[in-house]
Amino acid sequence: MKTDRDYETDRLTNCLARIDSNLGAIGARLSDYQRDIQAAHDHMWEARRDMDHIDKVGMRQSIDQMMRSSDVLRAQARKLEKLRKSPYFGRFDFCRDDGSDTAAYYIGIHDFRDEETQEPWVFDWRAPVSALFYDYETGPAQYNAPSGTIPGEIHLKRQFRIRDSAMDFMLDVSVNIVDDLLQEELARASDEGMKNIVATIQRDQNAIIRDAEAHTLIIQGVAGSGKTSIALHRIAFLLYRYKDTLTSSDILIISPNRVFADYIGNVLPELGEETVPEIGMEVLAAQVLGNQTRFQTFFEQTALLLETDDEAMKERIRAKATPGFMRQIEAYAQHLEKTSFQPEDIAIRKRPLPGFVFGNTWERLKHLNTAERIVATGNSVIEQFEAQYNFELRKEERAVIRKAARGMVNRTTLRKAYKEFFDWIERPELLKPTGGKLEYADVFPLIYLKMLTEGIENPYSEVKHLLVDEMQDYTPAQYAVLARLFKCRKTILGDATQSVNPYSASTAEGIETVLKGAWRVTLNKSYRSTWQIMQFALQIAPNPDLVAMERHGPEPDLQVVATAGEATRRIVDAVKEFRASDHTSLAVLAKTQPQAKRLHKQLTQAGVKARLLEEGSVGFSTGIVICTPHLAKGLEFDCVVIPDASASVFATEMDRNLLYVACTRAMHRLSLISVGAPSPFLPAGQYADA
Ligand SMILES: Nc1ncnc2c1ncn2[C@@H]1O[C@H](COP(=O)(O)OP(=O)(O)OP(=O)(O)O)[C@@H](O)[C@H]1O
Repeated sequence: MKTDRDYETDRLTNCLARIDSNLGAIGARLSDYQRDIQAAHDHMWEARRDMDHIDKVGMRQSIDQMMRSSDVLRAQARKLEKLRKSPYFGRFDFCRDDGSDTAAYYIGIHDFRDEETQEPWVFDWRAPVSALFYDYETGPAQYNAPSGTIPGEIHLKRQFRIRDSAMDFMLDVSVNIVDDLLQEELARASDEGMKNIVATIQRDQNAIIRDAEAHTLIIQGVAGSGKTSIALHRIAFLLYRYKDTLTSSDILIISPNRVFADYIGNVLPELGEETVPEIGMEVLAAQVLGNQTRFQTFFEQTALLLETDDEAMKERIRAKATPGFMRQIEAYAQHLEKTSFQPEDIAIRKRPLPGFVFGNTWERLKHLNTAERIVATGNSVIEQFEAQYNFELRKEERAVIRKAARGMVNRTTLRKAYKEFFDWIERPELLKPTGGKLEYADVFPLIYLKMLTEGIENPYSEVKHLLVDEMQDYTPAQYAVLARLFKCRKTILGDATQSVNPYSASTAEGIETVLKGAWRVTLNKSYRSTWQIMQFALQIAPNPDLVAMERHGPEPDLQVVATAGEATRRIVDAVKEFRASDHTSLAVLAKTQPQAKRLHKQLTQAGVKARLLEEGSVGFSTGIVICTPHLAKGLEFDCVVIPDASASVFATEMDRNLLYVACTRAMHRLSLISVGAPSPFLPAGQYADA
């Protein structure tokens, strides 16, 4: 008798055969197109003297059309090649309440419908019906189809792992088994970049991925809760749902650095979508300011905070990160607006042109940026004057009016206005006089002031969906600027406890006050780290709501040593242990960049080949890396070593956050070394003394 396994093996074989046959048909059509395109080119060349312009245009259009069709076919072939390796990962049998027969739905990364028979072999995981797979176990279930809600019952739910066209295993699903699969996924060693999670998306995650209602969605999620993964799957979902109006180039990701951008760059192509454009806040600021203003970067600001315990600097950053500060900028902009124009009476051809005509016109054209507004005011006053006296002005008379309008504008430079703002609020000490280079904390308030007073050319008006990761690191002023630049839909995600600069950190609630009408969701389950690592990290930054994944591994170990030399030897031991394991990535996370640099030198001398990540580094890689928690934010590694977790290194609240971020980068193994007494933030315990 045929077992379920036999049935599924046969189906897989048949499905692969159909994919091959469809690939063959596409190949044949592509060859036909190629031949026809070549023939058309040859014909155009041979008959070039006999063809008139219209013939040539017609011929070129037909060649272009064939090339476009070939591109579509090639994209289809790429999808099928991908499906060939692993056509589906799940199945459910659903019987609709309307009495139709039970149908088996197989879920994979893409749809696959046989060209010849039109039989649907695989449903895309983003199709409306596929939501059933993620949202229900067996029993009553319903999904939202374009035609309305479809109720019914799921009779069977099955998971597969198909690799290289062969079935590794299949499992009929009960709640626990889903967990088993998830456990297996999470226990794997890290990959070259972030991986897709389509086969094991959890219910609460699915709700966020498939949400198409929220204009602005804020995801507050604990470390390792899958925020970044979900945000990328959400993009893939939106690209599928709105395929006629949304393409990957309509989306923009604001990410913390190039290494992170590269790390997440895999996911969308793995899901069969194009990579999405990505920029950092600094690039965005430079573009909006027209590359004319030099400023400190966020990384430099954080580094300086760590290296110099400068109270005045902290106060400057803190004051500019409040919603109140933004209100002050808005009030100041209004004040500037009121005094921006001094109307005067003039006369043209002995006829009076009163100042209020200029004043009212200037007021009416508020929506334009300053340069446009000056020109438009002059032009409009000319029109009004001509209409009133019913004659046309001469060229030089028009020039007089334009010049007068220009002269009535109270001009000041943006930088000067920004400087005077601090006098106006009677806090001149909040602006540090630096030789032309602005502090990072001033960059977005300055842009905001520019937007409110001069207006800007918006380079991002075409973006249709904005994704902001690591939301906790951006201030209300940054959100105010983003809100004005991006009127489109937004997905904003982060974790308030992972701020690398507590003096300018934002919470989801704080962001909501700037991005009005946003929806907020919270994710409390953490997937990345083992239970033991998470419990350890929770003692550094307690969070009673965090639910750790029940995946067990070795306890984090903290070794207390007496000298820096001994610490280096322990790191070398950890590296040896890593090399002997089947883990693929290890990060040594020093608190500051100079410490990381020194360590890199010491480890190189000790024969350890490691990559040092710095502010401008590009490209994520596995193997051994040395960097800071700031740069490691958002990334994950099989093993993490914290080379000096002593009280002298991790002492302040800012350090506590960094230590938490560092520990929560570890998936399987966490080792800490302390030169002297361990940081008070670490769990008290029996530590191995040197
Ligand atoms: N449903 C899931 N199935 C399999 N793996 C998952 C799932 N959800 C999350 N993960 C894994 O958990 C890890 C953490 O995910 P991700 O980096 O997206 O979390 P995050 O919330 O952005 O983390 P952090 O804020 O700490 O940087 C990744 O390895 C991801 O693949």
